[in-house]
Amino acid sequence: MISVTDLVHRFGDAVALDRVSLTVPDGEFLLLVGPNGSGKTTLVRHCNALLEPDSGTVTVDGVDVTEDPVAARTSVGMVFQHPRDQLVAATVGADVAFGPENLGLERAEIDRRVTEALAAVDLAGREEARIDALSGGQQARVAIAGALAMEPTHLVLDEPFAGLDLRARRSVLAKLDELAAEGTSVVVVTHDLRDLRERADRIVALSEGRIVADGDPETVVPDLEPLGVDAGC
Ligand SMILES: Nc1ncnc2c1ncn2[C@@H]1O[C@H](COP(=O)(O)OP(=O)(O)OP(=O)(O)O)[C@@H](O)[C@H]1O
Repeated sequence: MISVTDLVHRFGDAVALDRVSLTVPDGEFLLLVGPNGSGKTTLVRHCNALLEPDSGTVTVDGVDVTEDPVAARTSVGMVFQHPRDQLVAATVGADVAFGPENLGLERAEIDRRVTEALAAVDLAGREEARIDALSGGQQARVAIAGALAMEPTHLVLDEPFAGLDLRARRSVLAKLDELAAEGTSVVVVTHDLRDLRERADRIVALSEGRIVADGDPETVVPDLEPLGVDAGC
């Protein structure tokens, strides 16, 4: 479970998160929406202890992320908004293997994870491809595969579908469905609710650093349009 309690984050005088509280149970498929600058990225970065709260707490499976950031980064897989920044190796296979190698897993297990993760992003068999020779959308898929290969307990994806073609999008969505059904909590930050709202358990909307809507998609979708969120109706 990811638990955010009264989280405040300021950038200088600007309040990016204003006493946000949110609990994400295991196995929940949650969409985090809201206009540009509403605080979505700031909130999810706290789940990985990449930012320090001005006040409030974030715990993952009961552990305060600021006290044990390494544990937080192991149990919360993160796909960032600019996936190129997340890629570390020269080839696709080496990049996806990087995280599992750091977990100290055996080679056979690393290879299994790489194979499965690449299949999930529709890049099966592309281990030898050079990262630099990939398109932006393909690089985004490698970043998603890298997070999947960690087999984290929680998965947070910040705008993961930007630049993905329909086939890759469907493949990744199928994987996210499977993971949520198996008990992984899945948080997707998105501006595009198409084919997401029907599979989500819950939608949380932020505006100006505050949660302004929170509930099942049917209840929340009518509230989204006035916030400037395209609900894809
Ligand atoms: N490094 C930073 N320095 C100063 N201000 C920042 C920084 N990062 C974010 N902000 C500000 O914090 C607020 C929330 O930004 P955040 O990136 O969390 O929004 P968002 O909802 O993810 O937006 P988007 O939909 O555009 O990705 C914005 O007002 C933004 O300008």
